[in-house]
Amino acid sequence: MNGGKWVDPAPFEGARPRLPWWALVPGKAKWLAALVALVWFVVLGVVRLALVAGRYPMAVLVPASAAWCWWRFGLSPLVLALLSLIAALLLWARYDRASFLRHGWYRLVTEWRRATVYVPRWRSVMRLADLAKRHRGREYRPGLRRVRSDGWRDRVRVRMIPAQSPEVWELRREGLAHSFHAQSCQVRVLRPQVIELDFVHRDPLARPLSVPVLADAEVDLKRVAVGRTETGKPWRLRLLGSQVLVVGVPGAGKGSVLWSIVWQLAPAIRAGVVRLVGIDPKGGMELGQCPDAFDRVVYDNGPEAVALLEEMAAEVKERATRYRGVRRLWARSTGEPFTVLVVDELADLIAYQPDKQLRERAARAIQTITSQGRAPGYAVVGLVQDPRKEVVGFRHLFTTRVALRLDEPQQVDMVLGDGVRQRGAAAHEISENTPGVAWVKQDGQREPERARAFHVTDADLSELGAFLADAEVHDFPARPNGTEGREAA
Ligand SMILES: Nc1ncnc2c1ncn2[C@@H]1O[C@H](COP(=O)(O)OP(=O)(O)OP(=O)(O)O)[C@@H](O)[C@H]1O
Repeated sequence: MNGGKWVDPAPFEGARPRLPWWALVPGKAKWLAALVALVWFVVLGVVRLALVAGRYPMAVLVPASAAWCWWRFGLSPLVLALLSLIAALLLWARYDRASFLRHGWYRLVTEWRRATVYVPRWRSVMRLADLAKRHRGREYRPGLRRVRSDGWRDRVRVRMIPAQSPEVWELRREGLAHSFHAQSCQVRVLRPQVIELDFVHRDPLARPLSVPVLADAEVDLKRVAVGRTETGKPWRLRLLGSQVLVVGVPGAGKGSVLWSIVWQLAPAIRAGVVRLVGIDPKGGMELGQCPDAFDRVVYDNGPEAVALLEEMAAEVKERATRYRGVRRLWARSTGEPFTVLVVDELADLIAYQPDKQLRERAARAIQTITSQGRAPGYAVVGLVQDPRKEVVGFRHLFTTRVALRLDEPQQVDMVLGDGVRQRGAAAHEISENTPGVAWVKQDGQREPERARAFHVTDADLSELGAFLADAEVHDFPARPNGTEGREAA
């Protein structure tokens, strides 16, 4: 009371004592409830132990086996066993380094990083980054799931809390990278409510890759190795049965993807199995660097280029008619060369060409070749700087899409398709210092791949020119007047 007026007492702020549920059960039933609770805790403890053993198999199994060995056989056999184990590991690392790293060393690194980096900091980072939420006195915290270390990056799987979206994580990538001592963090959506965070510690594609030795060898047109992926495997492009679109801002390294393809095709070009036809609207700045590789090449975006495209489209139709009912896909046994049409700046032909008629004829011919060329053995490798809709309006006809460095996130969607950026393909974040690095998406393959093309230098191009100087010549059946063609010497 205050001067005759009632004042509400301050709310009670002490923590209420929390008794276990079985203590509240009345009478003797309490002892039965206590027994049930005890069994429950034992089961929970066993499950937790099994989870720890599953998450840290090396750290649990090796000491447990050592302890058992000591108890069963004594100290000397244990020392002998450990020395044999070390010797076996050394031999493994010496003779099969890749499998040793993958199945041995990286497992150990995974357990170490999980135990020393992610588990201890997870709760506080989630709270400080505002990724954990409180509701009705209960804390909802994103769950730390599987961790996998590849040496250069850690993949951390996370179960998001209800009502959380991957965009919330996208916004906090920088902070998360700093908190877990990584250079960068990428967010990939795996399935509803589950994302994977890629904490990158060093970029395995930071150093340029030199081209392999040029030698006569069988070329597999379904798996042409044009560089290396970030996992250390060869980056293989499918040419037979596929059409390739390469997009990147100026200086992104489109030339290196193009010349890596030509470099790897060189033995087949020399053997006459593959024929290259090129259009370079930049007046030969790109394709003119190694004209010996091409059976025919036009350095223009005018009538000659369009005539060449229409000629090829007619060839595609003619070959397709002949193959109909006989074969479903080009094979070497046909005796006809597999043809690769390289168009250096596709937009110059189908978007920037001022003559509307020429523009439309070029677009029609390219669409015919890309949509019907698969079976009769025609592949288009189109390079383009600008991924706007005029250019990639028919991007669905290109079954392999390569996004080199791009300016904006929307451009990544335009090139690789919707949803691919959410799965990690951040082509707009590729550094200017790593030309030739790209995100690649092949139709039918869910996950995009990050890779770097070989660096093909001027000296390499001279070597390529010398290698192909005596290449076999394949003439078109008919050549219209005025087409600027060039035959390999
Ligand atoms: N894979 C690579 N590795 C290392 N350096 C590369 C690679 N690709 C390209 N470069 C270097 O990057 C620079 C630009 O490359 P390139 O000319 O191929 O880019 P581009 O995308 O074709 O540019 P533009 O559209 O202007 O023709 C060159 O100096 C080249 O040496």
